[in-house]
Amino acid sequence: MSAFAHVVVRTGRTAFRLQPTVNPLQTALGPSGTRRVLGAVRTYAAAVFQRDKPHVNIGTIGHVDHGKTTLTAAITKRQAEKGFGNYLEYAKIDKAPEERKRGITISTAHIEYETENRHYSHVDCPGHADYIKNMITGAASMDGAIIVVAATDGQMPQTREHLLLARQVGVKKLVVFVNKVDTIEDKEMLELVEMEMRELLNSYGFEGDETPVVLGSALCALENKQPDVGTEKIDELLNAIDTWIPTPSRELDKPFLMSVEEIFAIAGRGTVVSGRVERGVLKRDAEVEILGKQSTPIKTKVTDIETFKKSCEESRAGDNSGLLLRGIKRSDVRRGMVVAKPGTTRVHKKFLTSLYVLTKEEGGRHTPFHENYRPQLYLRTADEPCTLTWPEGTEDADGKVVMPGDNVEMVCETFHPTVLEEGLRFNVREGGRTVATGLVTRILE
Ligand SMILES: Nc1nc2c(ncn2[C@@H]2O[C@H](COP(=O)(O)OP(=O)(O)OP(=O)(O)O)[C@@H](O)[C@H]2O)c(=O)[nH]1
Ligand SMILES: [Mg+2]
Repeated sequence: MSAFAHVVVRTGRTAFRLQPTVNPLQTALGPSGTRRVLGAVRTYAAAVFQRDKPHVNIGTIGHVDHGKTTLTAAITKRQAEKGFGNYLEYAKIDKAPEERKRGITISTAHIEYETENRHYSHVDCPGHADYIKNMITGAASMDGAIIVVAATDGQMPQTREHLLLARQVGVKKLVVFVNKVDTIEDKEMLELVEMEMRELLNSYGFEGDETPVVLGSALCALENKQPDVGTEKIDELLNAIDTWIPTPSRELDKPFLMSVEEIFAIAGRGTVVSGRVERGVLKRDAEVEILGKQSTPIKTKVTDIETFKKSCEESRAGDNSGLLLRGIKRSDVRRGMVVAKPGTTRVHKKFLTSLYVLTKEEGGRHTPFHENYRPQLYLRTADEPCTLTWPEGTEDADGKVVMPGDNVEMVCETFHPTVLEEGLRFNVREGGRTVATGLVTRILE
């Protein structure tokens, strides 16, 4: 039985429904019977999360209307036919108007399916702005991605922007899906799109020559038409993802840390925080600290864990988990705070950073900035105002400016105490655009 089943809650930031995935047979039989039934009949919606395949986080990225959601729906349809997932219709993934009306929607859909070899969590966002936000805050942290490009348009501004972002957030391997080939007669045109994509990947630091490029039609696959460009290409794509995107090595032996993405109040049970586990393993009933936004940590205990909407004994690096916290009010926790093993990390306010300031062409500022610049820092899931100044002893600090395209070392001070570590990456945003990416090089305070 799903630990936090059948609950619809509205929270301050987003509204969310924790969906029960309960199969009546399983409920009747209980957890031990469930396993026996699962052995005999392939039932996908297991109430208990089965950790029998390596888990990989992926997602669809690319320009508006190039077919990301159609492709996502087509993948779930194909894998459902093979008993590897549940078919999710286009409308369910995308706008979900019914749910929107009732205010039950999330900006990132975590969709789940399997292949022979792996278990996937797949992210598709409803719009460009959501992609930017979710990629930067790490809500959509992907081990690899499918970049979708419509053969009818070829690469477009958001194709490039998403590639840049993918590189910045540490995505190393991509698979290209050239979509809508059902509408293209001219074979040379397709070759051109493929060639241009390989060049573009190279220019953004991906292995463009080796990257698998699959040419197909997500719509055909979804509508069961022309299997040679439809279904067969979905199989080819999944095969490419399985082989080209490596299974990430998770930091399982480090102390547990999860940055809070969303917070729910569950009637009668308490407060649940959810997010992607960055490192370590957490067992049910473990003591934890919640850090950030304030100088002293909050001490509590995790009394239940859900991973992929299924109750489980433990939560591990790479999982998307919900943690039920004992004695914590919804208002005690905010997005961007960190749940960690007690005594293993702490908050800071000031650090030295190495910054890369994006150029105008990369979507950054058109003009230079001076010190005491006050943008927004996006670090893990935290979104924090900060001030950038020159390090002590910088010559001509008074009039010194930072130009788009510069790589500089500066001192960053956050408004609230924030959990920081040397080597951590973050993004700097201003007025809805990314203006810089940075690395924490030394903690100062
Ligand atoms: N002809 C053709 N049309 C397609 C194909 N795939 C998607 N489309 C159509 O292209 C349009 C956009 O598809 P979506 O899947 O919504 O695109 P998207 O990339 O998710 O769009 P945003 O989420 O708004 O960025 C829809 O009308 C689809 O039916 C295809 O393979 N062939
Ligand atoms: Mg879409």
